[in-house]
Amino acid sequence: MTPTRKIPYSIEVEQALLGAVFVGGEEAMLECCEACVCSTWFYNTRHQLVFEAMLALIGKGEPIDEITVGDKLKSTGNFEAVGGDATLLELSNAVDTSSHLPYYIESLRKTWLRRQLIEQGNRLIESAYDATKEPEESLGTIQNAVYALGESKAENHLSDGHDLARMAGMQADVMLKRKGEPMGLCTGLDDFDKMVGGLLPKKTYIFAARPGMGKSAIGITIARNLVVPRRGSAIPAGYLSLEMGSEELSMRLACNLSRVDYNMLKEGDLSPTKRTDFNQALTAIDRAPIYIDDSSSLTPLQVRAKVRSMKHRYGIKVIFIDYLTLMEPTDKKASREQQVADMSRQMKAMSKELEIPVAVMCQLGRDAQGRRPKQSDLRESGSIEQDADVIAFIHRDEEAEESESMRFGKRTLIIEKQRNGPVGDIPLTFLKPMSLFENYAREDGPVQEECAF
Ligand SMILES: Nc1ncnc2c1ncn2[C@@H]1O[C@H](COP(=O)(O)OP(=O)(O)OP(=O)(O)O)[C@@H](O)[C@H]1O
Repeated sequence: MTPTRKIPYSIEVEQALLGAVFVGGEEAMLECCEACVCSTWFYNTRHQLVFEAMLALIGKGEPIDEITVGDKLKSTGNFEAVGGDATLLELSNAVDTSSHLPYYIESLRKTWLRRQLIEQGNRLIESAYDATKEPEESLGTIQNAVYALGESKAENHLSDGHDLARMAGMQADVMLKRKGEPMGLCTGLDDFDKMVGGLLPKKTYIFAARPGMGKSAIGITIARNLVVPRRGSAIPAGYLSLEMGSEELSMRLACNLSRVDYNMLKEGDLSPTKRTDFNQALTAIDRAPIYIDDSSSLTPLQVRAKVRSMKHRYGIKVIFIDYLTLMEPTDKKASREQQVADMSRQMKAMSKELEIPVAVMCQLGRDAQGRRPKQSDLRESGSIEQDADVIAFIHRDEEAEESESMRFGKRTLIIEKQRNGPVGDIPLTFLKPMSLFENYAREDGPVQEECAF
């Protein structure tokens, strides 16, 4: 028989912490705030109420002592519930000094964390038994909850002048050493890398376009440039393709890398040189650190769980999501705007959590047709505009539309938003049957025919 186990908590530590705040007053309470102590960390409900009263007082800059805390509890109708003056007296006499407060805080956090782990463990067991739930959904939810628990230890985010000077100095050293080379991962699209500085960790990049403008192609091109670079070492990349299956994607990748026209391949009309190029591309892809997941219906939480696992298993340094609104909404009853806002927020949170750049493809509605797109075209949710660090529209202007051929088109990458740099237009060449974007040949010269190696 399993022995009955005691829920982890310590009334003595809770009393000592509250007692230390009574002794140390505002200063001690500020120390609690800095360590992100919340009332839910307390097991005892009375202690929760007392701590909430203390929080309310410090929030208004008012002093903290037995009288003020008692008055606050009376004003919220909780004075009797905590046990009145007797409890406040007991708490204020619990310790003589506030000097051990950091110890009480850490001890309180640990017992709270144990209770949370037990709760999440129980939830996991419950949802594993629940046949109405997809096990992946339960796993994603629990993974995120457990990750959030890991974040509960307050980190020091405060920097003084000394820290700031050191940080700016270090960044300047790196920039000077790079001699104008982008700080982030090079996409291979030179003007984009110059304007945006490549893809940086913890940043979200939106590539948005109307249907058929080349969203997937730009994702494939950048991913390919990273995993099979022209120079330097390969950068492991993840690709979540909610739209296209991995078979189609593998062919696009091979055509992109070998510069083989897919239509010629389909017609069985490939020169021996091109056949060799294609085979070489297959060899390069075979060794490339690219990880594609083509699950088609994932919620934002499941996306995060998958990408987290890609990072842990394969060490990916960047993730591509093709495309945002194909995700399954977490809350099916919420408005579309709220659903998309949740997707966008989760992608931003993921870039911060995993410390990698997140490149998100985004579909624009038909009403953006026939004109230059603008930020408000990301209308399904204003939060995409807000959350993204860089927003780039893939646009085909009127002139380009007229000169477009079956194989070849000109596109403008409109950098519409950049938090830390200029905005502007970047011309690109789109080689359609190769799913390939490249730097625009300004001289209108012939399309380069050689492959990437
Ligand atoms: N084999 C091919 N030959 C010629 N053009 C092609 C070929 N394959 C794709 N295209 C063109 O490339 C464009 C599609 O590229 P891509 O799939 O990258 O765009 P997208 O914006 O992701 O499209 P979607 O709306 O399907 O998400 C379309 O204009 C399509 O006509």
